Amino acid sequence: MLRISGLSAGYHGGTVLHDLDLDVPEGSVHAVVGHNGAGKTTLVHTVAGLLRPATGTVEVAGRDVTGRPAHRIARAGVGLVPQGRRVFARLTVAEHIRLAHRPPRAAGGGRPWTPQRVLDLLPRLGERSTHRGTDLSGGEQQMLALARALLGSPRVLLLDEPTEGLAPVLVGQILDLVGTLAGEGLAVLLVSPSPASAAQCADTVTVLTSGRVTARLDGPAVRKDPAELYEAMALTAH
Ligand SMILES: Nc1ncnc2c1ncn2[C@@H]1O[C@H](COP(=O)(O)OP(=O)(O)OP(=O)(O)O)[C@@H](O)[C@H]1O
Repeated sequence: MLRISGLSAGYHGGTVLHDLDLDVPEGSVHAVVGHNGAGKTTLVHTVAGLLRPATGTVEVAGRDVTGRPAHRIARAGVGLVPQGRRVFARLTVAEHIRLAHRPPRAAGGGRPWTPQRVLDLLPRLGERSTHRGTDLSGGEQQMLALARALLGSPRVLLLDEPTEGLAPVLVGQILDLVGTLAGEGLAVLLVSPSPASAAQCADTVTVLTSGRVTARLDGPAVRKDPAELYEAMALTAH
């Protein structure tokens, strides 16, 4: 569903991502783990069209979207949950949901995400519908950011450090949700500095080091024995 080939990208003529290949099939979670500054957000922003790649291609459902502006890539079926959630401080939960809801594309993409379907998945948001962004807990803000992305009925979901700063119990809930969404057919690309988070929900785990892929591991094998992943990350620690 998402295919990234030979992708290089950076800032001001410098290169951060080097020749990266990565696939995310429909109904699966691909986690990219790496230390701070490894290039995880750069990867997510390049896929989402917020940054133009220097080389390589990004395909969504077989369609080449390389270098397209962010709104076109969103329309092609890519939803972004940005690092730090970025919910609006003064808008209520209900207002966020109303603004984010977009009619689904005519063809493909499965059952559309209506506000009701999102609230069925995230009932906490229904209980908080009159609360403003600033009055939500970190976990609730993360759920709202997720809801906002889902309301565009994406086929590919990009999650930038979705468990950052959350209590362990909430981390588990968010990662369970990620698994549920993959079960609904979404292709999920999750980036995180946490090997534990990656191991919990990923079908495939890629280790990114200074913008290069340095290991690729099978998620279920990592869940059984995370030693190889920890070793891959420790070996590449800088
Ligand atoms: N807007 C920018 N302009 C210039 N350099 C940038 C910009 N954004 C990121 N960088 C640089 O690109 C490199 C990768 O940053 P990026 O944010 O992609 O890493 P990351 O893996 O997401 O890190 P973190 O886990 O800290 O969020 C870093 O060296 C960073 O300083």
